[in-house]
Amino acid sequence: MTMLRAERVTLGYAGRAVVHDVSLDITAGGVGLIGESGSGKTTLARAFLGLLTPMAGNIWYGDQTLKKADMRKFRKDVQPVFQAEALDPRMRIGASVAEALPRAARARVPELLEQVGLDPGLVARRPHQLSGGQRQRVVIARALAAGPRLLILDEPTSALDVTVQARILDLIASLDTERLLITHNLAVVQRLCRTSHVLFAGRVVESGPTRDLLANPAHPYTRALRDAVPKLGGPPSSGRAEAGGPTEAVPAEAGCPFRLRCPLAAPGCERPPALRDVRGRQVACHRAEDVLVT
Ligand SMILES: Nc1ncnc2c1ncn2[C@@H]1O[C@H](COP(=O)(O)OP(=O)(O)OP(=O)(O)O)[C@@H](O)[C@H]1O
Repeated sequence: MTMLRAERVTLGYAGRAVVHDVSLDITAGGVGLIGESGSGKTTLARAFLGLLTPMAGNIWYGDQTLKKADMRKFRKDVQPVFQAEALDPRMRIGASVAEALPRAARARVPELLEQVGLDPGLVARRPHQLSGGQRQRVVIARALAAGPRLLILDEPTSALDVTVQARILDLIASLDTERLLITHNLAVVQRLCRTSHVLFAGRVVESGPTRDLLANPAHPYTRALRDAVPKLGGPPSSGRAEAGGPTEAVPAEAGCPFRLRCPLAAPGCERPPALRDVRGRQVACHRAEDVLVT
């Protein structure tokens, strides 16, 4: 059974929706949420963590909605891994990890530090006395303290340099927990997520096996994201959508939210596209078949 599921969820702040009618399951093998800044990834993650109540729709935790669930059990099962900057700068590492453990289990601090590849001798240090990679390991150790079944990781490596990033990704891959991973970095989802969902302007525009999405995108926006990854010595992409630019929330009745940036936009794109099955994935694009062959 899927542990956590969003069912037709609309989310927003002060009555203004920024995520619209999103349904997705957190399935085994890692789930990636990809999209540019402002597309609604963190907002969706906050709803999955029970920190934001949906304006419409439900988050299901097993067979109960989060509104009705046993939140003590939920908080143990589902843990966030945010960026290392969130660590309290005044707290020693040992205390910081101990705080996340039940009182009776505080002797487990060295074991948790070892599990994330840190020398237990670092307990007396404060965050500024560690490297960025070490700090991120502390954040992961804190998240693991409760013995979670699912980690929700929001850009866990974006502040780190590439070699340190790779080692943190190895660590995350080695953990025996399910994961929802939020990133704009396609190499990261490729490594850690069997399934991915691409968000644009608060809507899912493509969902499916990560490998298929990246090898052969069916939405022009997924293709733009994929083509924006620099390839050393590769030819520049041309005649295709740019990955960057603003993603204002667009009302559904205004048609496809991507059409103003889409090189394949046609008169029919003024109709809002629904998600539909196209070759093993779900795509919200009237011209998905054309994207697949061009
Ligand atoms: N606390 C808030 N109050 C009001 N609006 C917010 C708040 N947090 C986010 N938003 C808005 O919601 C939209 C989605 O933001 P969100 O942080 O979910 O995007 P994101 O995809 O995670 O972006 P990034 O990659 O930059 O973190 C944006 O338009 C943002 O301005």
